Amino acid sequence: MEMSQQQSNEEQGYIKGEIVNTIFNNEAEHFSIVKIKVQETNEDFKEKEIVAKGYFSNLHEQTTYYFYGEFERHVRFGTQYKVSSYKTIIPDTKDGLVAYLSSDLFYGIGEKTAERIVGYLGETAISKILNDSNVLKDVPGLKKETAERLAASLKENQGFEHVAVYLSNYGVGLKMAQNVYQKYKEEAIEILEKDPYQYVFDIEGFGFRTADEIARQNGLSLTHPNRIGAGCIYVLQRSIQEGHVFLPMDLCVDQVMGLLAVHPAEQSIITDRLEELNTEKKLIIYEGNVYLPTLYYAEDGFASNLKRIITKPLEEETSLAEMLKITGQIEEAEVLSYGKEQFSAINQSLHSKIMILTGGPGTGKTTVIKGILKAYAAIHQVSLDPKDYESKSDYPFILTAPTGRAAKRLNESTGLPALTIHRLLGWNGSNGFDKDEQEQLSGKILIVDEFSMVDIWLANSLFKAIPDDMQVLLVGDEDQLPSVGPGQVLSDLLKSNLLPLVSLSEVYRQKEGSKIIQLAHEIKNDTCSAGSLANDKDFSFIACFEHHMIHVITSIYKKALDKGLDARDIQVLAPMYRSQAGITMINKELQQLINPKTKRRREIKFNDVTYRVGDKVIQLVNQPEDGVYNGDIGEIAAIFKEDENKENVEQLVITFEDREVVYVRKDYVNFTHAYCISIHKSQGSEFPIVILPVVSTYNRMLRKNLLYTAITRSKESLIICGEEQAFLRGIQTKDTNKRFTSLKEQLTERLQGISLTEMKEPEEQEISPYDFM
Ligand SMILES: Nc1ncnc2c1ncn2[C@@H]1O[C@H](COP(=O)(O)OP(=O)(O)OP(=O)(O)O)[C@@H](O)[C@H]1O
Repeated sequence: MEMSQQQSNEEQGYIKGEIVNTIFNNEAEHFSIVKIKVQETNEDFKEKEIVAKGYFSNLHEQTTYYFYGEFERHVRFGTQYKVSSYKTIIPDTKDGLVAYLSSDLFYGIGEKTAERIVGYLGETAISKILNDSNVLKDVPGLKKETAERLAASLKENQGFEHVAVYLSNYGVGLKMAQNVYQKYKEEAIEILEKDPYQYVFDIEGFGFRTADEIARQNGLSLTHPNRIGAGCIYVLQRSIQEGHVFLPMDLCVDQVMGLLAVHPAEQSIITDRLEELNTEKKLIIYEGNVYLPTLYYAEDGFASNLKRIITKPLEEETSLAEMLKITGQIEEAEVLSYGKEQFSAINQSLHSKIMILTGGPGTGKTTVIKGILKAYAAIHQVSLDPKDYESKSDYPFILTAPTGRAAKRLNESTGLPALTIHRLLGWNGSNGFDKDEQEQLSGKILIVDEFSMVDIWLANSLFKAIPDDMQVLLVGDEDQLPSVGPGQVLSDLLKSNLLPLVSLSEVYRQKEGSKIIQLAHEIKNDTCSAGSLANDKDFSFIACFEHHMIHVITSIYKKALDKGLDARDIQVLAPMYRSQAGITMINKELQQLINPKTKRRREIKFNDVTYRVGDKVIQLVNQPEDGVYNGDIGEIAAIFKEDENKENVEQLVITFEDREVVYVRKDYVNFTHAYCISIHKSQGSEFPIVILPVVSTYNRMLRKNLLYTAITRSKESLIICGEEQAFLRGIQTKDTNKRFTSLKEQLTERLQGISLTEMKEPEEQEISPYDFM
């Protein structure tokens, strides 16, 4: 497999040549474009010079390389050589070697030192040093540090090229080779030959099929334990994307058999290997279900922390009479009268260690949260104003939500500080959270909004950090989409029927004449029909087919802008990226309408998408070090060219609500256009005006909880455009994608016999708050 120094790879096309100069270099991505003086080639190419481009590490001018690759015709730049791997040619003459060692590849070595090294070690100096760097010790007058640095740089340069050439034989490109080399350094090839599957788990984006192909070529048998083991783990990892916490044994075995094309007669190879992996603690088999350890322990940890908190009783109880008096005073101050469910929610949450509050839009969840906070403050005679506390840790109220926008909304509606869960727990990247079982949160009452979006990992991290004596209120809408990450924590808690629960069903906002809320509740209660789609003050349905969708959406936008509405208040939500009426297409057209190309506005191209200053964009991943989170929406504020900043790299600046974040090219994948965003990404956010395209080509995406989530994002106005039948079919289609989770069972097992749902409610309605006023 391995190729000797200076030998070209016969099957691959190559150009041997010296680098004349560098035309372009992006350091962050290790991407360069260079001009080469051709010395030799097996390609059909007669010119003396060629421009080559590729992902290089440490390429140097005046150095000769073998470049392996293929020609590419560029409309503007003509013929270029697209390099897929390369290696330095180490000179084999004394003069050549001296020039090579004294080049700027090796820091601190001048011509004189190079001459001494070559004089002492001869023409094979490089391979001698690579073999054993101790040979440098005897070179007269060579400082120890210089010798060490030389050996290390040689190893690094040679090492990377070696790995790149090796991987290119399997069609793995230079960019991936960089990732591999960064992770394993000189051990890369050894690991690959021993167990290529390790790459799949350690290196993001390294495909299972590629590893399998390498294994095959290295002679690993189809039933090799590494292959079967990797197949098992890979299948479990893949299942996380569908939200599963485990896979039932049979299904897991079936999927591994499918992936590895193992004959059903040999099924026992898989079941045996699963048992072994269980013994090695690489996965966990519990009651016939197969888990990745992180997920098993997340469920286990969440359940045991929940038990720990809920079984520690409240220090003092407030009498019903006292509660009625206090809520009566709040009602008077707020000029409203709590409904029966609302009063029950306030009363019960203040009498429970952990309680769940659910309800659709406009049922008064926020009103109740405010009531709880005020009632708590009145009962305990504490201030709600953070300024009245000497230190942050004395403040008794913690308000949090899984996304930045949801936290901001909670802050705006209550007037109190609210943080994302990540920020509350002090996310510090790969090391996890600052707050945990050792250093818990300080406060008396914790309110978590939008709890349906919290996955089992985050729920576990949050509950670890909750001290025994804290009261917890989990607020959510169970009809919305489940969390993007694994698990369905809210729905499992509700199914377990173990925790005190108040469901708000009476709609208050509808009384103010909102068709949006009415529609949401009709969908929730399965009573929505064609008649429900009649136009109203805040709602319209525009019938159109897929091929007219773009035109319809842009017309709505134009009209809105003509009326003087702010484009930022309008949000298009769609279920999928592809299709004529998909997110990608809608974004492209809306960008052209709202933020068109002009001479003065800078733009760059990335993966075939043009980003322009002024574009509306959405963050796709959590980037806690910069304070931006998945789902945050911002605007491109500036684009800087390489020579315009001291880092010498292209930079793109996005302004989010309260901060500016600088991105370099390798991070551009972390955002995308946001004129239209996916319904999944819109969870936890609200927008004044929502445009919702619904066509039958969205097909299997059209589900009740998806459409319900989309509709409930709109605050003032909702415009659905598309096919009525597709919409009506969608809201009748329940999500049948069952998530495999075992939280309900874990909780039942732990909390059996402990009475937690006991209600302390007024005995019917004979007494009312007014009786106490
Ligand atoms: N008991 C009540 N009497 C009168 N108005 C009420 C009552 N409860 C809630 N409202 C009003 O109904 C509207 C919706 O209430 P609120 O915002 O608390 O609901 P929500 O469930 O948080 O809604 P969403 O999830 O849509 O934000 C508000 O304008 C609120 O003032």
